[in-house]
Amino acid sequence: MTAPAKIGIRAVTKTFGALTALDDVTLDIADGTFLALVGPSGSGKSTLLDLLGGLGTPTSGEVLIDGAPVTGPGLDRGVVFQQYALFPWRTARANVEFGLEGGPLGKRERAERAREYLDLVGLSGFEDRYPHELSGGMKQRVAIARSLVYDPAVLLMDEPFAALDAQTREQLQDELLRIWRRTGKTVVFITHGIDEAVYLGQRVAVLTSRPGRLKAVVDIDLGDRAGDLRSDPAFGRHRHLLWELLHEEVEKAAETERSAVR
Ligand SMILES: Nc1ncnc2c1ncn2[C@@H]1O[C@H](COP(=O)(O)OP(=O)(O)OP(=O)(O)O)[C@@H](O)[C@H]1O
Repeated sequence: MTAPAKIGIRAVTKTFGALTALDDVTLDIADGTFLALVGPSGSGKSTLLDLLGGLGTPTSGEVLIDGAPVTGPGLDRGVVFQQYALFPWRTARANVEFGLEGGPLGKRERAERAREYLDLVGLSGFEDRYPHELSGGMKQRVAIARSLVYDPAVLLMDEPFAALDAQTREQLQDELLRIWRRTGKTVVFITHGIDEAVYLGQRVAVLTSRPGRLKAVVDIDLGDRAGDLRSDPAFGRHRHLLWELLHEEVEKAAETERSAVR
């Protein structure tokens, strides 16, 4: 018998009143995969991530983790949003420790663990800073450390680097890849950036414009990923394929809007 997929999305439909946000989405995500999720605005990306996080329930179909239905949020899944959502009155270390409170670890062990994860995201020496004393990139590193500290098998990320400048974004992309390789977690990463999807994803899932259906899943094969990946011809080919898939959807969404005002 083969092991169940780490994440199983089975015929998932989600409606909000008369609006269908997701329509019959089925996708298996194998353990340890880095999956990037792209789609036009309003295609249901965040809705899907919420369902994976247990923050919402499908109208029909089901979401499985290790073959068991998701019934709510859990420590097996860490979530990182675009906005840092840090507690302003807590230091970086105390923000990271938050994820451990109520768990089995004592105070000293929690502090030690928090320090270890701040180190993992490159923030050694900044443990006692408050959020207002940190740059945007540093705040997002704290948010990532906070979601990793309780060692979830799955990391759900909703445009986590969208608010950052290009240089910081590229730096954090590399750090995330390093952490992913080191920890072997299953990552689902929403982005609007085709380059970001190709750079990070082993696979890229493309949603259609509303209602969100699964249009394609593109496997990204960039060889040994050495050197300046973004200027590699294989990078360009993947990028172009995704651009075409998305462009069709954006055009379709615009046409629907035009006919709605006619
Ligand atoms: N709680 C809600 N109540 C009503 N409608 C909702 C709710 N959440 C999402 N929607 C609608 O569902 C659709 C999908 O929204 P969602 O935020 O998942 O899309 P998205 O692909 O993440 O968009 P974006 O790229 O703009 O963030 C949208 O039309 C949105 O207005």
